Amino acid sequence: MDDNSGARLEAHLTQCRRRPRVGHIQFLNCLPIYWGLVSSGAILDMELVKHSPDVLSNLLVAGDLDIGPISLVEYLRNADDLVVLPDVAVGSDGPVTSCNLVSKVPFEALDGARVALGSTSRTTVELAQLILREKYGVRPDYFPCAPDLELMLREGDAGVIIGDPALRAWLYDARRLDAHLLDLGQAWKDWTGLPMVFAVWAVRREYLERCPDIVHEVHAAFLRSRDISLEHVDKVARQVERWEQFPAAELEDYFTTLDFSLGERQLEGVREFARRVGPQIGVPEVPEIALLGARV
Ligand SMILES: C=C(O[C@@H]1C=C(C(=O)O)C=C[C@H]1O)C(=O)O
Repeated sequence: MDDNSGARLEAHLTQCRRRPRVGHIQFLNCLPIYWGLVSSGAILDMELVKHSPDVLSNLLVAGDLDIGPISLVEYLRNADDLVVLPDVAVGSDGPVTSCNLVSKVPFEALDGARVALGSTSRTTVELAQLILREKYGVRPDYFPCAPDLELMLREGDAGVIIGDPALRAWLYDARRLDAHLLDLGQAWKDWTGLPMVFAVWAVRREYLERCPDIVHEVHAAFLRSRDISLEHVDKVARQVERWEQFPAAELEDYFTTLDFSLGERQLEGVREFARRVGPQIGVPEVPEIALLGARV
């Protein structure tokens, strides 16, 4: 025992006695990462804060959450203060179905047109601007907007929308409104050949230093939960169908289309996105991605 170990133990007992404050995105896309927390009991060891991804990103950056999902663009802007939990993310390796550009006119015709940027997104809105500029050669006039497709298309010619309303647009609304739809996960894959990561799970560096055991416990609980949910994805879809506006078959497709992993290929996608989007988001250098190490 060195001189400080007593003080360290004391600090651990006082500072790590409260449950970690953990974010939970209020979209169906995250359900498979959280559903299994109930059956494993891990849910009782967290103080879950449910909100839209823009709000959760701000809370984590401000230190009002300890661990949680953060929109990739906000992670890139704040990488110095955060450590990423490996092998868990919300992304896609091809279509994502719930990160969409929906337009009344062909995408090539959007030069100078008004395009709404949904307020809940920090990453998809940047990806859409990148793709419209670099792939379609157009520079629209962008404006912020509530994430409501009908409002977006009333106030503008197109809109960028994520989460449940975007899934609804992909399944029903775009066809009903006779609109063009660009799946931005697929567009990224076509352009770069890489998976797209929309949000990562991260811990504040200072919290990790204070309470490393809790961080590893939460990380393991997420991985276990995600695996349990995907193993029982038909059951998850049927349970969700009771409360949501989507049929179980569509939900099952959605949950198995999303890519919840964060391995080497996904990290390559993250770095490529950072390289291409960096100048646009005020991050000129690709930041070093600190990953939570394995327990030894
Ligand atoms: C797949 C999705 O990924 C998301 C997209 C985000 C963004 O664009 O900032 C943030 C979190 C995720 O919810 C989705 O919203 O459906």
